[in-house]
Amino acid sequence: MYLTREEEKMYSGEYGPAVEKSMEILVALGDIYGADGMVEIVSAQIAGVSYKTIGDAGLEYLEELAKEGAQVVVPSTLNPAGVDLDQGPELGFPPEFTKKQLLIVEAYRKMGISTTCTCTPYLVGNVPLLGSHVAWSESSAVCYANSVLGARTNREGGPGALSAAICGRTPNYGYHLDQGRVPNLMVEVETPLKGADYGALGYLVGKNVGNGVPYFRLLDKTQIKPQVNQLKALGAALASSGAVALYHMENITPEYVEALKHVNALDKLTVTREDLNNTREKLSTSQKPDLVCLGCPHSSLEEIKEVANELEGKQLANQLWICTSISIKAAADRMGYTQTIENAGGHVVCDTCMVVAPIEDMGFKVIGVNSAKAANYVPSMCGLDVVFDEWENLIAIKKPDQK
Ligand SMILES: C[C@@](O)(CCOP(=O)(O)O)CC(=O)O
Ligand code: SF4
Repeated sequence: MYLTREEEKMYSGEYGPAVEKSMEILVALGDIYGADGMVEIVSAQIAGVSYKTIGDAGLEYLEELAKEGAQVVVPSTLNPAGVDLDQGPELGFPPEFTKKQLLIVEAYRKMGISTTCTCTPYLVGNVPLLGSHVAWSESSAVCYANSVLGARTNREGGPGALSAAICGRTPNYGYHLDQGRVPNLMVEVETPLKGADYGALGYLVGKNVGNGVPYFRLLDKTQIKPQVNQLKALGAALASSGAVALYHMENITPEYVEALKHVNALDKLTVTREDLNNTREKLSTSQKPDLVCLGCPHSSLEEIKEVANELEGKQLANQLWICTSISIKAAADRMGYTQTIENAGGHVVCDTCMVVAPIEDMGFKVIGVNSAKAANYVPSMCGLDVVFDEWENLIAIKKPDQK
């Protein structure tokens, strides 16, 4: 692949071992995927943070890189870690795990990466503009960036995104190119969507389309326009059951007009109420959750507000975590939502989630989720059962005389 003179210098070690190593990774990726050269990026989002998923080998690699003086050159944010960085002991996170986790986050911090630890960076300031190139690795965030923001990123692995952040560029192929953004499946949805339907739809379509680009047409006349929360749930599920990095939605997402030019030639998938109900049923492996865990992807302030409103003056009979970023929690604290949720017996948990936290070692057995992505991953990544439903049905409220 073609490298500029500056990139050649990076590759040959003129800027030190961290840049050299990173450039080697980018060139290797570019060669594998047939990139013609590099493209400059405006931000990075780096996965591979939880000690649960990267282990000691990951920690050593990051500490070595930090010691070699690696520094990111574009605004970069981190994916969720395995613990709440501030409330670890109170929430019962295992101490040994927490110790290792803090070392991982510290290594990233030394490299200049914001330790915001969230999978919804687009809710807290990492918001690339239409047409801009980025290197993001959290699959749900990749789907959001490409589809809703119209930014351009491949589904980077953790090391690929980190290398891109250090070098300020990424190999130019796939979703960076116009031809990578053309739809290849028309999905006509005949039924109105609400709540957890968006996740169920994403799960169903992801299974069909694999690593393709679905184009959604919402046919029901009573359909309310999906907004940020619905689109993040849809994209997360699409990216977890398939390898989707981009979808278009008619009249909603920014590149649908361009995509529309291609739809007449496409295969069509029709989705009915029955299809969605069957998918919703299949995603549950149990009943009656002992921990309800919301916020996959991490909750917005609006989502926390809805739960707080429902819990006002009530007591929960099962445990509740609402996962979010430190930034959204700060706003929830100020608004009094956190206090209301805590008064009811629940927690607003930062920096982590039901998939990357070691919840299997924390005494929980059945996890209630309203996210199809979480329903898909909790059994495989935590070995626990899940109940997939609307959050209103998952939380149990104590009767006035109940202990
Ligand atoms: C499951 C996931 O959301 C979080 C765990 O990934 P990691 O530990 O950040 O590599 C990753 C993904 O879907 O890209
Ligand atoms: S599993 Fe869900 S909550 Fe956890 S990091 Fe991934 S998208 Fe976020």
